[in-house]
Amino acid sequence: MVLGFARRDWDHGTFEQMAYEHAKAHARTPWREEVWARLAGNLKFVGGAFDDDAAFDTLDRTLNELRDTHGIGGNAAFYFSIPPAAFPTVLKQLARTGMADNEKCGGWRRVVVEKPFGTDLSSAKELNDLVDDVFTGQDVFRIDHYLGKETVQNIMALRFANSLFEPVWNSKYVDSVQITMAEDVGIGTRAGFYDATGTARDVLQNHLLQLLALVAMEEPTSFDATEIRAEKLKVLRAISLPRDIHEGTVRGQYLQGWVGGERAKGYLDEEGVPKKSTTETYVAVRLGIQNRRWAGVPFYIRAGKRLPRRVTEVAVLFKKAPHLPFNPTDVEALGHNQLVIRVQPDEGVVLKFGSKVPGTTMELRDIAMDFQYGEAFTEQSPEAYERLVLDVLIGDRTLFPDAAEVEQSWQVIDPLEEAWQGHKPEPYRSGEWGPRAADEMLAREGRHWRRA
Ligand SMILES: NC(=O)C1=CN([C@@H]2O[C@H](COP(=O)(O)OP(=O)(O)OC[C@H]3O[C@@H](n4cnc5c(N)ncnc54)[C@H](OP(=O)(O)O)[C@@H]3O)[C@@H](O)[C@H]2O)C=CC1
Ligand SMILES: O=C1O[C@H](COP(=O)(O)O)[C@@H](O)[C@H](O)[C@H]1O
Repeated sequence: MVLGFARRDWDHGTFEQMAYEHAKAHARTPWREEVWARLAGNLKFVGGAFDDDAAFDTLDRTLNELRDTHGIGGNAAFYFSIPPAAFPTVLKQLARTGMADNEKCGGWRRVVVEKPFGTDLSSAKELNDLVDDVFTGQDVFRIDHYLGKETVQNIMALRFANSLFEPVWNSKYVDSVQITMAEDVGIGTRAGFYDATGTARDVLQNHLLQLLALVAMEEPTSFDATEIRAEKLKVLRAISLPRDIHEGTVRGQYLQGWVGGERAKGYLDEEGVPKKSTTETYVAVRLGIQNRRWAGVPFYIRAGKRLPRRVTEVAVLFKKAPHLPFNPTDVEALGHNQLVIRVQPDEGVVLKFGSKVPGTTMELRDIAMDFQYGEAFTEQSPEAYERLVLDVLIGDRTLFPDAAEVEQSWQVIDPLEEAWQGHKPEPYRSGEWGPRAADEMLAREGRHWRRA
């Protein structure tokens, strides 16, 4: 059963029709009406605002009726796909009506909270306290849809199921790590949310620090939620910020330009964005990890909107060979060996290394060994949300960050936000790879961003 709640003027039929059309449009296997028919009639909608007690009483009543008439038991998961500012109000409503009470409802009651979880450390703590007052810890699922992506889960498989990578996965062999999340889209219709949030809070605090944690963590003792969360937390705790935040970070904001052959307006011209907004739509940071494995290895992370194309990847760049017994002119085209985990699109893993160019001379050039999901597997990857919603229903918390991880991630972001206060972001043209200052940041350390 799916029960929707929002202010719009919908009845059960409208909700069901909308669900039908979307399900059909996104079906990845041939559509079967007989399968849909099993769900039809089980989609209900209750209209109302979050501060409307009567509407929540109706929601409670409807849920109880469904439980009693459909024999579905008392189990229900509340999915907060709602503006983050509304979380406290809705939690209070669930507590007031008793809808969050497992015992009273005769089954489990779980809550799924969308990111961003808070806007800084203190609001995240407040929200964690509030959620804990209403739900028990094991019933809280903080969703970060990046963890539901097949390629992100594969980071753990790649590292811990093979003997090939782990021996070189440390500061002795790794020169640096680059994590890129580039989007070609702008902020769409989310000006209200985005302008109050910015790139660092929107994706660095969650998706990108989670990626970093998976790349840098130690092997968990088992594949159990508690063990994995504990290892990720250790990494998040070990993160160090640049000594001078202005030297080691770059914030940008897109100007008008061209992306994918189409004209794109500048951020300040987007509907709903204040004309003098200083919110960033691009961020690049240089982080360190203070432990034996990663001492001295920079983790460069960048994310931005209106970049040339959509790509998310993690690139581990290895140190160059200490000695090359070749003629220097023959090895000019050699870069760092690289292991690139392509999160999306073209999901897969690429290993780049030098090879002899066929011919009579010992000329060397970088080549790529390319594993692509589409070619290697006939099985289809579930959509990230598909996987995560299923995990909520079966009660598996492995792919959900816990309260401590969320709070620790804010401890990384808060000092950055504080240092950025009153500073304008650097402009970059839509369709470019961010501000020039981001290139200069790496150039100062003798490096450059990978062409993602
Ligand atoms: N969009 C994205 O790319 C991503 C979003 N998220 C997170 O997912 C969540 C949802 O995002 P998004 O869909 O963009 O959010 P929206 O702001 O569009 O809100 C989602 C829903 O909440 C309802 N709603 C809003 N205010 C009220 C109210 N006062 N009373 C009752 N219903 C209300 C709206 O319906 P109605 O107007 O009919 O009431 C709407 O259906 C957020 O927490 C966001 O941070 C996470 C990852 C990516
Ligand atoms: O969480 C968010 O993610 C989307 C990008 O998600 P993806 O799965 O397409 O990579 C981003 O556009 C949005 O701003 C952010 O809130």
